Amino acid sequence: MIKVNHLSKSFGKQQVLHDITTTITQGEVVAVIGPSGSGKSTFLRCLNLLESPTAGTITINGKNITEPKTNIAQVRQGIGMVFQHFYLFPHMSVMDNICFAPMKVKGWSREQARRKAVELLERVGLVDKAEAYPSKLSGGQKQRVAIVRSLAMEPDIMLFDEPTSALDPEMVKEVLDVIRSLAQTGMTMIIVTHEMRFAQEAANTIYFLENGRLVEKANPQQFFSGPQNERARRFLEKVL
Ligand SMILES: Nc1ncnc2c1ncn2[C@@H]1O[C@H](COP(=O)(O)OP(=O)(O)OP(=O)(O)O)[C@@H](O)[C@H]1O
Repeated sequence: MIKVNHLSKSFGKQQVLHDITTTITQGEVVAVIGPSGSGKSTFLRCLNLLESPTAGTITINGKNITEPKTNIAQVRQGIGMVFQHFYLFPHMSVMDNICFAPMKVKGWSREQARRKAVELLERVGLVDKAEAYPSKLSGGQKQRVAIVRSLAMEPDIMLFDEPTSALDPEMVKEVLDVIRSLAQTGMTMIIVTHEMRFAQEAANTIYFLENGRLVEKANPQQFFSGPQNERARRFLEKVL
């Protein structure tokens, strides 16, 4: 469970997140949507301390990760993150990309890491690409490898920051299908996305951010059939 309590974040004089309080339960899938610059990525990045909150607390499974003495590396081990740009290591094969962190951080043997990698690559339909280098993969394939690389660390929580925004349209579906199937495994996931149909289908909860405020939180059915918030209503009129 993730408890966010009065979270605020400023960059210099610009306050980007304002007093966000919410709880995300185990297995919940949250889609974070809202206009450009509303603070969606910053909110996500605070959850694994890629950005440090200016005020407020974040508690994950009972542990306050915003305390000064927090071991940030340890916190991040339990939280996978997938970015818009895949950030695969270009000089390593798909297999080595996936095995690198489990071997280095978790101390797994090469054999153990490879077994896990093969199992995950099978899940995303890419086992035949295990020895390929990233430059030989399509954008959709790279993103699926990036997802597998995160999953190989066996995280409790997965964060996705616009995972399909850099993809050609025909590759969006293959990546969303992987995320959708992951949602069905009971993984806790927070996804910043511009894919409204996906948010509607895959999420349990929609968060709508406006100017750094969490102005609406609703289940997808309620939200997409008529948001309470006026700004959310106008936003949906434009994007749907
Ligand atoms: N590292 C940073 N330093 C300074 N300002 C930042 C930084 N990161 C984000 N911002 C600013 O914070 C605001 C919110 O940015 P953020 O990327 O969180 O919004 P977003 O809702 O994810 O936007 P988009 O949908 O366009 O990706 C923006 O005004 C942005 O310029």
